[in-house]
Amino acid sequence: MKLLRFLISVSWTGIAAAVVMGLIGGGANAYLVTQINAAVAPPGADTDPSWQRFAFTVAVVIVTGLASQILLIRLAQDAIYRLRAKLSAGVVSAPLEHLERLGTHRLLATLTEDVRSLSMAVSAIPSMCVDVATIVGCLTYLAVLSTPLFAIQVGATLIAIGVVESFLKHVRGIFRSARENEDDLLNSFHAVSVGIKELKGHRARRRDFMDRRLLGTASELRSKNIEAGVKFSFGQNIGQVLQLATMAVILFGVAFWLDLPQETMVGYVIVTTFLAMPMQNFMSRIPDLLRGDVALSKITSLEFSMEALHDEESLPYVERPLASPAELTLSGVAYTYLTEQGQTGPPPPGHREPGHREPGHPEPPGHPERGGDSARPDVNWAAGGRSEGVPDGRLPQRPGRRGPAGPPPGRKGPPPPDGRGPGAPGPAGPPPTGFHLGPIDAVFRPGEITFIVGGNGSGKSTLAKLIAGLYIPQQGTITLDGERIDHENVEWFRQNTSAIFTDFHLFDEYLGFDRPGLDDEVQRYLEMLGIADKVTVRDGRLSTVALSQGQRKRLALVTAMLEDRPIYLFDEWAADQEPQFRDRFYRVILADLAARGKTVIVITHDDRYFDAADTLIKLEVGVQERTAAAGSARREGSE
Ligand SMILES: Nc1ncnc2c1ncn2[C@@H]1O[C@H](COP(=O)(O)OP(=O)(O)OP(=O)(O)O)[C@@H](O)[C@H]1O
Repeated sequence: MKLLRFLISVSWTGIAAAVVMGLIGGGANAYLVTQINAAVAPPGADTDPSWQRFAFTVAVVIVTGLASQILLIRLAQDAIYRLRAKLSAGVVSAPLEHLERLGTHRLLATLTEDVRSLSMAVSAIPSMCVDVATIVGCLTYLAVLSTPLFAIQVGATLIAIGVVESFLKHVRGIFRSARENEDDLLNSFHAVSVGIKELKGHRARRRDFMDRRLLGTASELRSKNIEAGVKFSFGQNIGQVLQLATMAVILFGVAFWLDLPQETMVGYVIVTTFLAMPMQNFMSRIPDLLRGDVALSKITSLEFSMEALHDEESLPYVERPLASPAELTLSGVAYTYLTEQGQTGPPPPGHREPGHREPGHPEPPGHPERGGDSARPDVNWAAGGRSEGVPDGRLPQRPGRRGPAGPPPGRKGPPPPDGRGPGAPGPAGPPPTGFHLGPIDAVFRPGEITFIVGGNGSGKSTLAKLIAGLYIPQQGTITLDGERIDHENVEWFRQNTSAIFTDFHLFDEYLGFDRPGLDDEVQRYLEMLGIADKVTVRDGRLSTVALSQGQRKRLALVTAMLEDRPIYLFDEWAADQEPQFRDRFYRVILADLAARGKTVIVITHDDRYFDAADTLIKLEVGVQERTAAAGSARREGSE
């Protein structure tokens, strides 16, 4: 079972110690049965009851049982902790593009539901181990007591296990399918929390959403869980009936046919009565194990999807000074999104996750790293690239180096560069699967302000993510102060940009700023940005982040200022600011950053302030329409 393999992988010595303890406990339990048997044996039987032995055996049962349980509880909690740590690290280090395709609900379902199910399953294992040891011990005693009774009992138990297992196969399938419903349910819960205003304000929408989406999924989940529970109960009861039938056959048939002595029959009755409790306990824990097994499969497939294809954790990082000043150059940079139709898009429920491995399929099919035929592999900084214009989203690597996930020698690599994006039409590539941006040629200079403008969906934010190093260009190159960005230095490259995206997140604590006087510094910025009366800071922690969107953006700006990086990137930052403050942003804050030698890049629709820029880059449906010198006001100011 995967669960046991998982536990053994955490600490086989711990498991071995717990099993040894459990076995001693089980053996002692069985010995206890012999002692009880001796005490109640009919007069004249060859027995030697002793309360001292009884008390000693009870002590052994208690001590070994406790030791085994404590060992397994520690092991189980350790395993869950490691799993949580590994999963979270996997999410943090997975490429943004991949996480966006997976979707928040899928990640959350695994991080919460699957880890919870697994933790319940793992917590059930300690007592199950003691139960198994007791069952084995009791059966061993039965073998000593009477070989025919042992053979009949074991035969009947095996038949019962076979029957229960045939039911469990169905139950396992139902749990798997129910798990897919949990993804959908979490998606609906997410929609409830973020779309509550839209739901409250529209009665028909709310009813439709509740009935069809949320409650529809919840009721499907309920039906599946009931079906699984009922099937399991049937299996369990049939197993119990078989056991009782066996007992009846032995008591009313076999005992007479074989003329078994009363002493043996008393022993048999005591053993079977003693067995009932661990048997029942064991059976009742099986659904937890099945759910845990399904959860572990989900967790493993998510891990594979993040690890096998994208291990950004392996990106090299050498502590060195940031670029100063920073001149950023994009040459022929292009990027194409893959959609659900693309082979690496997030799969529909029940579909195999990217990187998921089925038994007998050690390598995910369709992954060009491994000679597959997908439209384009998931981007992978860690894999590295080879030459300029590599259409698989990997950056060029330095000679002689290849990332850990790179294609092994002799393996088929991605299709050769053909000057088109991976989604571009043509004989060498698959049909376009999503929005295509580029090629983009631009130079962002220190002390200059560049505005990126264009209609909705023209690719401005996509370009911003490329500039920040969060997406990898599938064609072209990015250089910072003449240094080409590749697998070796992308982690360092990312540290050069302070970006505020439209979907930014505010942490209520200044994480990663270990310097004295931070509170005073923050306080100054809060006052400068006019929010000192709304929020305070103490020991690097903000009093609140529950503010208006414009105020939250100002708080994000505080963080960006504290970062003091050479490149500043704002994605429609001013959109939610009041006119006065918007003016201050374009006329004072940006100019101030430029005056400090920062490379300033601003995505904006505010054409009233286009003159505040030195350069305008205009995008039209992913195509760079023109790059123009702008900012007469700024040029005049600087002359
Ligand atoms: N994660 C994604 N996966 C697939 N397609 C995406 C993704 N993000 C954006 N797109 C698509 O890429 C295109 C460009 O989006 P982008 O957000 O870059 O535009 P934008 O110019 O910033 O738009 P806006 O001005 O509305 O913010 C859109 O058509 C969008 O549907």
